[in-house]
Amino acid sequence: MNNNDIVVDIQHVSFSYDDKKVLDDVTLQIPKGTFWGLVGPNGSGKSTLIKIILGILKPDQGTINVFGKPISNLKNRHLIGYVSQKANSFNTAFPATVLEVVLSGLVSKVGLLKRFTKKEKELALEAISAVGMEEFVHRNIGELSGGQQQRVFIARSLVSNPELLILDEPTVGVDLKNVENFYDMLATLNKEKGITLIMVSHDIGTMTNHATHVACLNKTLHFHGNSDEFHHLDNAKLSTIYGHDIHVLTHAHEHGGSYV
Ligand SMILES: Nc1ncnc2c1ncn2[C@@H]1O[C@H](COP(=O)(O)OP(=O)(O)OP(=O)(O)O)[C@@H](O)[C@H]1O
Repeated sequence: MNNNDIVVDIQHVSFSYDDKKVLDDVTLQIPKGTFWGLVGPNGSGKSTLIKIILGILKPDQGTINVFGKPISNLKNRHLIGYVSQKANSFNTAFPATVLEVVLSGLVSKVGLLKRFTKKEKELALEAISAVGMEEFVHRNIGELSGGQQQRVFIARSLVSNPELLILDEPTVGVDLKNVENFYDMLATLNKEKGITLIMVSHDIGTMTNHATHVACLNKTLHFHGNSDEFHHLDNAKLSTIYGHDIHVLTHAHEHGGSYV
């Protein structure tokens, strides 16, 4: 594979908080246009790895390149969109409309004091429509459900045209019946806009039915590969990774599996 096709290149990364090692020799390459589900039990280092990719934390050992460069040297930060799990814990009285929240994603590009142009408003409306929230453009963000708010935050990160979108547990607070729609929307962004996606999730079953690839972390990387390979892992291997029994629930989906 050509090096230009690798969006995130993680090589032998280790990281400790004080003397507690939480990532040990993690090596993973994320090719352009793939949708990765990053799964693993509580406390397995998923969020820490995301923070390292984003440059919020520095690895003790190893290297990370994003778009071919160490993140500290990456000038085009707007190529990376990030939506954290806390994005949906919104105060219901927050006085901003969906359009205003999405436009605020352009602030780092246009500056706080500049007024938004017609073109920028068009970009915001396009991002809002990409996440299926057209009918809520002028609604107050605080009046929306958790899942709808997450869509708005994704639109906010899409407005600067990222090529890599990183989502940390975005379905927390999204009701079950909307989770499938939410994943479908992400899969469409991945396929139609070619955005490379990395998504942390606890929900292995739904995640691995929609992502193209899966990375299974528990301090070390226990598995990485495409979703079909993941579905062929046996329960014993998954239970070793998770440290407890993982049961496969039958599920009406083509891959037929949900894990709890
Ligand atoms: N700032 C911190 N200081 C010290 N220890 C931390 C800090 N942040 C996380 N940890 C510890 O590092 C380990 C990995 O945490 P991390 O948040 O990366 O895991 P995670 O897989 O994202 O967990 P979860 O699925 O529960 O969100 C955990 O044991 C956690 O308690």
